[in-house]
Amino acid sequence: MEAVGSQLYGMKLSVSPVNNSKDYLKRLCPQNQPFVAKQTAMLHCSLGSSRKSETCSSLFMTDENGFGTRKYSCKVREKRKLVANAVSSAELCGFEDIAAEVHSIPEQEKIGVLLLNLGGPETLQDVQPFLFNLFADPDIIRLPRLFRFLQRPLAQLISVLRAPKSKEGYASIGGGSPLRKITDEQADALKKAVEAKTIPVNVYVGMRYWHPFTEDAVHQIKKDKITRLVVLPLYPQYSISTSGSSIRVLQRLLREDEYLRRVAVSIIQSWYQREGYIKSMANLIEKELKSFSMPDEVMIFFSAHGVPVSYVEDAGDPYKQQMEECVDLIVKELKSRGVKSDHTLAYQSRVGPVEWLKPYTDKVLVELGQKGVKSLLAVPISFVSEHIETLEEIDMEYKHLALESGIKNWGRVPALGCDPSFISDLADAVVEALPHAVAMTSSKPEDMDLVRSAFSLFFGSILAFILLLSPKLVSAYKMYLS
Ligand SMILES: C=CC1=C(C)c2cc3[nH]c(cc4nc(cc5[nH]c(cc1n2)c(C)c5CCC(=O)O)C(CCC(=O)O)=C4C)c(C)c3C=C
Ligand SMILES: [Fe+2]
Repeated sequence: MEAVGSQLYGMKLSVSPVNNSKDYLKRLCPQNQPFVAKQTAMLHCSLGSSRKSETCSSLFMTDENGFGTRKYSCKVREKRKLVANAVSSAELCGFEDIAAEVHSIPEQEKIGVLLLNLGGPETLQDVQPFLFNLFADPDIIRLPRLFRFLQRPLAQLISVLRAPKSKEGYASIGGGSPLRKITDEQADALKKAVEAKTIPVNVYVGMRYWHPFTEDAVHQIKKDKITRLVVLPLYPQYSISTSGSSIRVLQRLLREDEYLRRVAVSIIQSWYQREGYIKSMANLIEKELKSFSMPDEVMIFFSAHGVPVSYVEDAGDPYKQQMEECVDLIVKELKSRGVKSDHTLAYQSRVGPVEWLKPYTDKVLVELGQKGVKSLLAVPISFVSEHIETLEEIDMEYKHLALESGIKNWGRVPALGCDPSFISDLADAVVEALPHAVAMTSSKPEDMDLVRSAFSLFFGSILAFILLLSPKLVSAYKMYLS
């Protein structure tokens, strides 16, 4: 879990605590912590404070065991990917330090937790406007800068075209998304779990595409005079299209407001590698496996929501890497409990004509059936509530496809929802993040944007002038030669 004070891709990170001494890192991530991020486990990225970070190009990374710190220098583009990875893979393990820091938070502080989620249409009439909000998000349909003016007309067109199919889906699960109800229940459960640790807290829900919108939550946070805020996206793995999009909206709202700019904020970018989450997932899978007559023969089928390939390959979205790592951690936990079943990961819910992450869930299901797999347990892995893609796509479409393809025994692991061990782990994540909250920068980003725009305008005009003149220059040169 990583507590980050400011934005991810804008490089204004204050990942804490920043310290590259070997002993310190050893203490933070002792070898026996099972949830220390695998792979390169980039533990701390030392990007310093906002202004400096624009030019800084060092990351401090550690190896798998938390040892061997090295300074890593790289170009900005590469750094973005590394930062995203660092932010996602870093794990804070210094519990005593954190407990001490929490106790040092002044009593007059008013603590808030903001749960960020996607939101869903509550009635069939909501479907088209909900889809409009979704497709109008530049993190969902990523148009080149030059074509951004087309975003809203395009969103209008796509939402109208897609609405009938979506409506059918929502109609089949009772006429609307259950997301608001479930997220409210999770917020209540989380409030109780944090307060059980003697920390009074208000928990807010901010949805990206439907009510209650992030704007509403932020308005309430200000009204309640919250002074310290932990932001927790309800997506275990980070994607530009989910947590990234919600966090960007939130940061704009916080920066725009004089009061909110001074609230200390700690953003938990991703938490897929938390021990509590991994164990909670393993519990659910283990329980469901027991309902099969021959659990060892069951194929555990992790089905994640997909994203277009370009997100990962061009924009450096850490989503795929985090997803694979997450599945590895769950499987490792299951193996440690003696589970012998095979597993596979595939991506579902693709939309539109572009290439999405592969392998595709529907294709893999058919292949497994053809290969003679007889028992399959579907595990939704990218989201912690039941929603249209579990209740309709997995439970109806994919189940039908699997049975048609020769699979005889079908099972599905429920989403975590308000599972007590899961909620308790989220409460721990909140408490660990609290001491790392920092206020948004007081420098107005609009000013920076203005300078940047003026800069681009100036050099753009020169370039345009040169391009305009160049054919004349060429012909003048030709005339001179002839
Ligand atoms: C980690 C989860 C999700 C990722 C990644 C994600 C990316 C993504 N989604 C779309 C398009 C649609 N998503 C829709 C619904 C929807 N998406 C998620 C989660 C992720 N999306 C959830 C939980 C839901 C369901 C909400 C609910 O009402 O229950 C929809 C609407 C439903 C439909 O018509 O299928 C669309 C459209 C894109 C394009 C994208 C990545 C770019
Ligand atoms: Fe989606």
